[in-house]
Amino acid sequence: MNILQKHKNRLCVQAEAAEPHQSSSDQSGLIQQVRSRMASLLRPLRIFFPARCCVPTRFYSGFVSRMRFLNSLKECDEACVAALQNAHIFLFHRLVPLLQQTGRGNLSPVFLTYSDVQSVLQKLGSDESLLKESILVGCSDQNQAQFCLDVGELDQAAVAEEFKGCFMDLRKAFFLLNGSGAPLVAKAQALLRWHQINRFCGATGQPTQRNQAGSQRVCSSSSIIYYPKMSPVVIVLVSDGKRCLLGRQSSFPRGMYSALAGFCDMGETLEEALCREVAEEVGVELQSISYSSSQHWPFPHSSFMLGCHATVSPAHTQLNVDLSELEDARWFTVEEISSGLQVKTTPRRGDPPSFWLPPKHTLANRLITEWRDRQRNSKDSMG
Ligand SMILES: NC(=O)c1ccc[n+]([C@@H]2O[C@H](COP(=O)([O-])OP(=O)(O)OC[C@H]3O[C@@H](n4cnc5c(N)ncnc54)[C@H](O)[C@@H]3O)[C@@H](O)[C@H]2O)c1
Ligand SMILES: [Mg+2]
Repeated sequence: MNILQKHKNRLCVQAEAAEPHQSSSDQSGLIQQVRSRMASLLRPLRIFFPARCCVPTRFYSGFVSRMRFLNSLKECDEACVAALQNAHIFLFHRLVPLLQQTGRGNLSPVFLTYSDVQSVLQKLGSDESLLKESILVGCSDQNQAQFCLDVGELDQAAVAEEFKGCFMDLRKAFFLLNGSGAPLVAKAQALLRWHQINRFCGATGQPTQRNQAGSQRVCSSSSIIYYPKMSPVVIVLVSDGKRCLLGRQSSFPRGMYSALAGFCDMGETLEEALCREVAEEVGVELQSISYSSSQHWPFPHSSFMLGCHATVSPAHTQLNVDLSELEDARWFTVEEISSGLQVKTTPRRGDPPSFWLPPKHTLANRLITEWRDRQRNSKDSMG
């Protein structure tokens, strides 16, 4: 147990002891004491609680504390301004992220301090008030708030040079980003884009104002509060027990097949959307559905992908592909899938056409890998 944890635990016991038994004035005295002790303990961690904002008087696990901390920043502009001054900030230029190579050969965002960004803004002749445009994205495992900022008004090459990074289109960079970097950059880009296209109220045409965290925008004239939007998308790996069903759109890279996917219609359940999409695209009826997992997907914009496995009856596997949606759809054996999963790089122009699958980081890859593993396990258990 580290020193901070020990202090936290002691404060926790004090705060909890105060709650049920002491008079309210004793309690507020103790809470004040806890507040200032906590502030001094958290200062080295660069987490600040302004006096006006609510300070939690109980301590929880690291995860719970982080979630409550983030939530407090969304609710309190002052706390958010204070957190920004001690945060990790990563940059975009007109929605293109600033990235750098990591030791392991992949990419990560360039994390900067407030003063790093402040001094470069000054050097490049920009008003440092631009920093207030930063948007809260998350909190690291080390309790460091993470913000993103779009510096699209500055010279892109000059910013890249100052921070020894490179601005790279997210479509090209996404699969090269490290495991924690990919969802973080995707989320940041989605939030920045949402702010860019929601500057005006759809009802009144008046400008909307964001809160400091960037978790909402409000129209003061209509009082409508706008929250960042995602489009729900279903994705499904259909199996007939021995084979799985994959399709490809003409826009996919050559040779790549993926699980069937589609946007949900208004009012649909997850199950209804899955059954409709599969019926529309390949003309088969699903028998059973089981949920696997989900993913935020940045392309073309923000989608909330819900991934499922489904079965069809082996007697009803005849496909009737809607060629206006898909170029091809086929059943694949587990051996074909295993070899498709071995292909690690996108085939280059001129390479012979080969079958390959969406890379890791994609929910399609996760569903296909889960299916392959289950098929292998059931083969093994049957001897
Ligand atoms: N992460 C993954 O593993 C993975 C795998 C496959 C597909 N996807 C994503 O799933 C998404 C949906 O797949 P699809 O293209 O087969 O969908 P789809 O089959 O629903 O067809 C796309 C069409 O749906 C319509 N549409 C309805 N609502 C829409 C909305 N909110 N936004 C955009 N278009 C809408 C448009 O006409 C569009 O051309 C794509 O964005 C794709 O990038 C992700
Ligand atoms: Mg589709």
